[in-house]
Parts: sequence; structure tokens; C-alpha cells
Amino acid sequence: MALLQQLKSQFVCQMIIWYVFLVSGLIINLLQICTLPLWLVSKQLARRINIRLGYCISSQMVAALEWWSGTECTLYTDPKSYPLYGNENAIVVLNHSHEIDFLCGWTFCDRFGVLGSSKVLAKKELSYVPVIGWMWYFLEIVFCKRKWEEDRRTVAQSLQNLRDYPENYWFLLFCEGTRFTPKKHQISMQVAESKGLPKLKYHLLPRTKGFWITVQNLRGTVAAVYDSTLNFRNNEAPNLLGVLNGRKYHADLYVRRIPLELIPEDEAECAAWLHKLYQEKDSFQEHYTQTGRFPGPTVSPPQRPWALINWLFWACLLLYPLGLLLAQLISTASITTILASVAVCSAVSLGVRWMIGQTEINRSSSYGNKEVHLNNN
Ligand SMILES: CC/C=C\C/C=C\C/C=C\C/C=C\C/C=C\C/C=C\CCC(=O)SCCNC(=O)CCNC(=O)[C@H](O)C(C)(C)COP(=O)(O)OP(=O)(O)OC[C@H]1O[C@@H](n2cnc3c(N)ncnc32)[C@H](O)[C@@H]1OP(=O)(O)O
Ligand SMILES: CCCCCCCC/C=C\CCCCCCCC(=O)OC[C@@H](O)COP(=O)(O)O
Repeated sequence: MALLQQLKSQFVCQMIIWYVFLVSGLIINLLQICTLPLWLVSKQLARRINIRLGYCISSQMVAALEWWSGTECTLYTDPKSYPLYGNENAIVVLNHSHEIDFLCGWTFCDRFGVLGSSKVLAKKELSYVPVIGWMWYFLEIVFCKRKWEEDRRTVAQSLQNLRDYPENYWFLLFCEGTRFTPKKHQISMQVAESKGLPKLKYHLLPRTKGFWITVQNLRGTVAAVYDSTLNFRNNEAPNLLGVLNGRKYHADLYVRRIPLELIPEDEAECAAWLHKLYQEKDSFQEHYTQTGRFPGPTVSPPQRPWALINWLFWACLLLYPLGLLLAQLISTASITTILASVAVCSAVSLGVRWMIGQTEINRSSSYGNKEVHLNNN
């Protein structure tokens, strides 16, 4: 077991995972571009094809979490709501304090059959990330600049486009708007105080505009809000490098299904509702800290084999040509080819490092980090 663990962290294993991910990802991005003319002829067919192409990319990361690192995911939820998961459109509200929270979200999406079609309100910067960001254009992910004056029109328009989406999806909202850091927490609690809102211990003060505009624009097509609170056992702070090194984590996700009709239509009332929701989420986190579990019964939604099958397919397809290329390079090794290979590998490693950096909290943006001028009225 220890030997296997050591093998997983070897450079060559990491290289293979990255090679398969990047090359298959770029091929899939290219195939997505090829679907562009189809959007003019049959938009719904183009969407269905892109859902499957997108699955081929995102499921590789799910495979890394589930099959490579062996991370376990436990769901705490009401058994009456369970059969509805994956069978209706929903808005998911999730806390944002872990580097792989999005990946655990994807794992649950996969288990409920909505991975290819799931959406998120994502910061614009992520659209430039090769493979994943480029894939997202074709999946109609909603991007925001986190500047309300600009976002209010573009976000509403992108949400309207989702109203006739042909397959069930979950729309993920990190209402905190940025990842939790002690400094951002301190500043957001100053804002809470100035607004007369109770302080939160485990969350940043939620930004309410994105939630309101999402509920307003998806009302009638989305059945519920899934209030989701994620935590990891043993106070672990998991990260992507840990996953790729084969480290096992245990995620606990507490989900409450709230019918959309219960959410107020008026903007101020909707904002107040969201603030109250975050106060409840804070109490669930307190419960978790005290007891090591969330309230209510647990269930482990079954793992599906498709993410692994997809990865094995791409690995078989791409490792053979890599072997041929390496053999050719070694046999015809000239100083120029060696230097060119070193240059290409260095550039790719820098790119990979930058991609991993996107998931790291210590490289988080400065959004929510600046002291704000507060009106105490
Ligand atoms: C059964 C299983 C269930 C669930 C499974 C779980 C999950 C799976 C689901 C789906 C998975 C799908 C995909 C996942 C894949 C990848 C995801 C990857 C990452 C993407 C994540 C991101 O990019 S997060 C960042 C972008 N998103 C957001 O920001 C969303 C939240 N933000 C908003 O809603 C904002 O309002 C906004 C972006 C729309 C606009 O922002 P802006 O800053 O311009 O305006 P604000 O209104 O927010 O700010 C002004 C008001 O805020 C007050 N203020 C000022 N400073 C602060 C502060 N520090 N904290 C809080 N509030 C502050 C200020 O006073 C203003 O107040 P007003 O009273 O005027 O409103
Ligand atoms: C087979 C597996 C191969 C694994 C290789 C995976 C490589 C993936 C590399 C990059 C993934 C890009 C998607 C990252 C999504 C990050 C989500 C995220 O957490 O964004 C932060 C955003 O909310 C808030 O940003 P700030 O805190 O304000 O800054």
C-alpha cells in the first residue's frame, strides 16, 4: 500500500496524468470549435454534443479525485429530496473555503449524472485558462467581472440563454464571491457590522446581487435551491497537488433542498433571505466543528465508472504516440532536438504551474481584500 502511495507521487505518473489531460483537452477544445457551424443549424444538438465533449474533460479531474486519490464523499441530506437530485434543474449555493471545493462539486455532479451540463457563475479570469476555461465557452458558463455595473446586463443575458437548455443542470453560485482568507473575512465582517447584520464565523458575507439575478432569471426553469455546505474531515485543507499525488481525503457535504417558490422575488427581501441562509450555514459549520458531522442522515451516492473509462480511453489513445515520439527523439538525438524538447517541456511545466495556481488560495485575487469606505447608516 505504501509502495503504491509512493508510486502515485512519482514524477513520471504526474507527467502522464498531465500529458493525457492537456493533449486530450486541446483535442476536445478543437472538436468543440468544429461544432460552431452546428449551432446555426441545430442549437440543441450542438449543446448536447458539447455536454458530452465537456464531460470528457471535467470527468478526468473527477477520475483523479475518486480513482487516483481515492477521496470519499459523504452526502448528508433528507432522504425525501434525494430522488430529485439530478432529475431537475437547481441552483447550488456552496461555501468557498477549500481549494478543491469545485472538484468535490463536480464529483457529486457526476454521481447524479449532471456533470457535462452543470454551470457556474465564474469570474471572467477563469475563461482564459486553457482546456477548462475554453471548454466553458461552449458549455455556456456564465462569466462575471465582479463589477455589478457591467455584470448586471451580461449575466442576466447569459442566464436567459439557459432557459431552454436541453438537459438538467445544476447552477453553482459561490455567493461569497471569493475564497475565504482571514483578511477577507475581517473586512467582510466590518461590512456586515456596518449593515447591522450578525457576524459570521466560517463564511464571508455573501454578495446578494448574483443570487438575486440568478433566481430572477431562472425562475420557472429551476425547481429548487440546493443549500450546500462542504467540509473535510480531520481539519484537512486539501489541494489539487495533494489529489494528483494520490492523497486521500474525506469530504462531507450537507445539502438542503429549498423549493424556489420559497425565495422572495423582491430584491431586498431576497438579499435578506440569503443573509439568513448564511447565518444558518454558519451554524451547520459550527455543528461540524463541535461534533465532526453535519446534522441528519447520510448517504454515499454510488460512484460511476464512466470517469475512469473515459480516462483509460484517452490514455490508450495518447500514450502510444508519445512512446513513438520519445523513441524517435532518443534515436535521432541531436543537440537541436534535445534543446527544443527541453524548451517545450519547460514552457509546458510553467503553464501547468500557472494552471494549478488558479486553484490555490494563497494566490487568490485581491477581490474583497480592500478596506471599504463604510457608511454606518
Ligand atoms: C446534491 C449535491 C448538491 C450539490 C453539489 C455541489 C456543487 C456542484 C454544482 C455545480 C458544479 C458546477 C461547476 C463547478 C466548476 C467549477 C467552479 C469553479 C469556480 C468558479 C467560481 C468563481 O469564479 S467565484 C467568483 C465569481 N462569482 C461570484 O462572485 C458570485 C457571487 N458574487 C455576486 O453575486 C456579486 O454580487 C456580483 C459578482 C454579481 C457583483 O459583484 P460586485 O462586487 O460588483 O457587487 P457586490 O454587490 O457584490 O458588491 C457591492 C456590495 O457589496 C458590499 N461589500 C463591499 N465589500 C464587501 C465585502 N468585502 N464583503 C461583502 N460585501 C461587501 C457593498 O457594501 C455593496 O453592498 P450593497 O448593499 O450595495 O449591495
Ligand atoms: C486528470 C486530472 C488532471 C488534473 C489537471 C487539472 C488541472 C486543472 C487546472 C486548472 C483548473 C482551472 C479551474 C479552476 C477552478 C478554480 C475554482 C476556483 O476556486 O476559483 C476561484 C474563484 O472562485 C474565486 O477566486 P479568488 O479567490 O477571488 O481568486
